[in-house]
Amino acid sequence: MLVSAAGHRGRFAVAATVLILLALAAVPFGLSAFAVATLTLGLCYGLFTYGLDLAWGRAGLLSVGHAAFFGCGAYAVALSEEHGVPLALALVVALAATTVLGLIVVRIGLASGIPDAPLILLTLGVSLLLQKAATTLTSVTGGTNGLAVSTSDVVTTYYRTLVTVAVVVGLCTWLIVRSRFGARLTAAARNPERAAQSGVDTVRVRSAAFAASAAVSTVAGALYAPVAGLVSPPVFGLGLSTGVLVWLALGGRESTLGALLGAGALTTGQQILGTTWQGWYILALAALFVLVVQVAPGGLAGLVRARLARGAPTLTLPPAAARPGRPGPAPAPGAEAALSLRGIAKSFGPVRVLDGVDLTVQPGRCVCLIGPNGAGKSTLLAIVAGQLTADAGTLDIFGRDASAVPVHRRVAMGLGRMFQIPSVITELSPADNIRLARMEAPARADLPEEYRDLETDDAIEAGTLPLADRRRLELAVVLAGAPRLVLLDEPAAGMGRQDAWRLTRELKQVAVRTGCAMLVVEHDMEIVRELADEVVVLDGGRIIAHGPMDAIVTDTAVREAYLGAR
Ligand SMILES: Nc1ncnc2c1ncn2[C@@H]1O[C@H](COP(=O)(O)OP(=O)(O)OP(=O)(O)O)[C@@H](O)[C@H]1O
Repeated sequence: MLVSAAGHRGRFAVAATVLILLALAAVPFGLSAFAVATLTLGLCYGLFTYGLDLAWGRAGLLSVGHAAFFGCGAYAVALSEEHGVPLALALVVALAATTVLGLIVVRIGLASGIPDAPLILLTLGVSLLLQKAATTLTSVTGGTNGLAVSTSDVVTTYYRTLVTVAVVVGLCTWLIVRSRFGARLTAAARNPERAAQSGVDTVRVRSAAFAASAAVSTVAGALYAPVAGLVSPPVFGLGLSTGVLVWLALGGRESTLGALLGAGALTTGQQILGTTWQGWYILALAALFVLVVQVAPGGLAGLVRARLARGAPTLTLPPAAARPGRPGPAPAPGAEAALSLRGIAKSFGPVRVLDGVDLTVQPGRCVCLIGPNGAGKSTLLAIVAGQLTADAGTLDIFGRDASAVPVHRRVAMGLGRMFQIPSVITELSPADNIRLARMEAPARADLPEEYRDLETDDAIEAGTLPLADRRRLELAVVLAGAPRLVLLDEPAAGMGRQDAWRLTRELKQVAVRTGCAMLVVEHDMEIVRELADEVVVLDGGRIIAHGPMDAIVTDTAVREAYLGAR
């Protein structure tokens, strides 16, 4: 069941899809052979564009060498015909190979944590490598001349085969995109940091989407071979890889119809105008591309969506399965610590940032971490969250060793996190943000009364909220993840005095009602005084004082280090 917020948009998409399918089914009865052949080619490219959309549109992974996968499909058909290999076997091998290749490429691309550049270079490198191989392995591939593929029934029965395959592939991926996997992918592509902090294995879901994208592109390539009649090295080339990017940008990402329309319209234009206009056609295409990127970055589909959306969020998600509500965990006497750090050390190159930090946060307690700039507070928080790994020391969360546990799994251990700049998925509604967090939560947590309005707020995008409301939403998202320990990095940063105080009071109430432990990095001493059960002072990577606020402010070492007093 889908959430109703974008119901009219969903109904429009279904109606438009049905109309297009009916039009496609009627095509062979009314059009000339040339027109049917053009549409057949457009459908192949449309499927290829749809494949790329799974990577670039849905998973946010830009590939400039997707022709590598398309070319493998085309060559599988050509090689099976040339060397007498059963077509089914050649296709299965090609699909398996491109899926694995896609997985390897995306895993390496994402490993560095640097966005875009590694994957762009890798995909480009792989496509050029395959083009080179196709050119030089003449005895197998026919070299630059390529291999001929029989085209006997392309204009008659092949069109129907293509429509059927395109519909099946489109339907399968449509179902996947609307599943829980699709919701995770949405979160991972739009805000990997928040998604991971909500329990989503972002690398895994994005890798799976990229591999699926490679497989769909391979299918498109296999369907293309008989339409083209010749498979040669340019099928792996940069021209096709960039062409499909243009089709997708024009049609609009994250839209099945956009991908098909972009590729279909431009292929038709190419077939009809390209031969007569030649260079002018390419120039007109480039101008159109620049215009669309500048005026309508969402492409044609984005324009339609914007007209239909009327302020509603761009996506809807399946509601989380109901799980039993979890009462706030009252700290049992003698219960294990929510957080226990022993001897944590961290260096960046020669700079020792943390030097043997011991720190304990008991269940239900709020510990404020203070210290001068550069003391290592954020570094310590990042180590607890799992973003950084300590060079030495132990880290236990509720009695379990978490040193080697990745960020998303720490959520299941009871960890939640608020960032210095509120981190929510800005393109989704507040309600969708909360649904996403609930999907991965280890238990169902009912939000405190004053946050319940957000659970049903599907009318706006979270990105349009003012800072204080975005912070409130982030807190609701964190609480929906049923945390037992929350990390907060300067939660009131950038807020006006009134909003900062309101948030501080809310945090205090949340701690009391849910029994959540908190580790808060904060500079504002009034907020620290209001929130902290204990204060820990870090200076030069070492803890120099630990105790109640009143004791801390009179501590000589603290005054010297932190307040600069003598
Ligand atoms: N990724 C990094 N690479 C190199 N040095 C870093 C890195 N991250 C932090 N540092 C350095 O580590 C030291 C501690 O930084 P950190 O941000 O943890 O301090 P902080 O106590 O949070 O400071 P502030 O209160 O100003 O945020 C600083 O000298 C900083 O320049």
